[in-house]
Amino acid sequence: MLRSCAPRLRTLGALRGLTGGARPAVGDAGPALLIPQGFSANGVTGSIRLEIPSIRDWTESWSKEIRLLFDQFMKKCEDGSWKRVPSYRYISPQDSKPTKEEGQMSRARIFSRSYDDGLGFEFVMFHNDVEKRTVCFFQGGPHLQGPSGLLHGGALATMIDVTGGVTAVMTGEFVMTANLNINFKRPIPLGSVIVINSQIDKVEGRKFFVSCDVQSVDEKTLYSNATGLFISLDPEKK
Ligand SMILES: CCCCCCCCCCCC(=O)SCCNC(=O)CCNC(=O)[C@H](O)C(C)(C)COP(=O)(O)OP(=O)(O)OC[C@H]1O[C@@H](n2cnc3c(N)ncnc32)[C@H](O)[C@@H]1OP(=O)(O)O
Repeated sequence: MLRSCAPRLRTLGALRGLTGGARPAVGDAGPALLIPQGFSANGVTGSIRLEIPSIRDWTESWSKEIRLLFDQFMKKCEDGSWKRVPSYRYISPQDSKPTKEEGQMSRARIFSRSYDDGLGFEFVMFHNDVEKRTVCFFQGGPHLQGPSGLLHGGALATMIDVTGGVTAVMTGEFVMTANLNINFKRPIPLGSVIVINSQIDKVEGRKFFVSCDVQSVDEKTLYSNATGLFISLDPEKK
């Protein structure tokens, strides 16, 4: 299915030097990086648009807590030890042949970036190359409710998947999630800010073994922990 994207998506490796640096000025939508070559997924050719973080992150929806964490880590980016991970928005089927499905597919959005500001997945990630780890600050909006007043487990699973996937992708390989195991230990209040720490424990060939923990900002509550297996696509398998 997605195998044909493997060699082309290796260009993701170029991302590793792209992030960090100062926050764009107010009103700056931020530059965007379109991975140059398209890829095929389910017969649709598209591209992933990666946006250098923009002022979007500073909408009213962000609590003081997540802004503070954002500022702290932007400071850490100044010496190059941490890099801010680019955002990514949507797959554009601009090269696809006209088909009945095209109309629907042209509306494709990356799931974790598909909600209006503040309603869904509000997050920012930073990556440390040396430590091979990623930290994600996540604030789940009101449309991610599960049990009343609490974050839906699937929403958390999405964020664990994305954070773990990014941790592997930042090594320069494009990966797919093969396995995720999550222990949900404590419920997460909807709208609260949580910290997802993800690291690569082991790499075996194309297999990236990643672990994650999900904590409150004060680190007093361990909400969840998880392990994941991410596999880079084999260019030999078409
Ligand atoms: C900057 C931001 C950018 C962007 C950041 C992007 C972040 C992405 C986050 C979201 C990611 C997703 O949602 S991904 C969508 C959900 N996932 C999927 O749809 C994946 C569906 N599955 C697949 O397409 C395939 O199974 C693959 C690609 C995962 C693997 O297929 P394959 O390439 O043919 O691999 P295969 O030869 O079978 O296996 C290779 C090795 O892995 C092992 N293996 C394979 N599957 C498993 C498994 N489930 N559990 C254990 N082990 C496994 C095999 O035993 C073998 O071990 P050995 O014999 O070598 O020892």
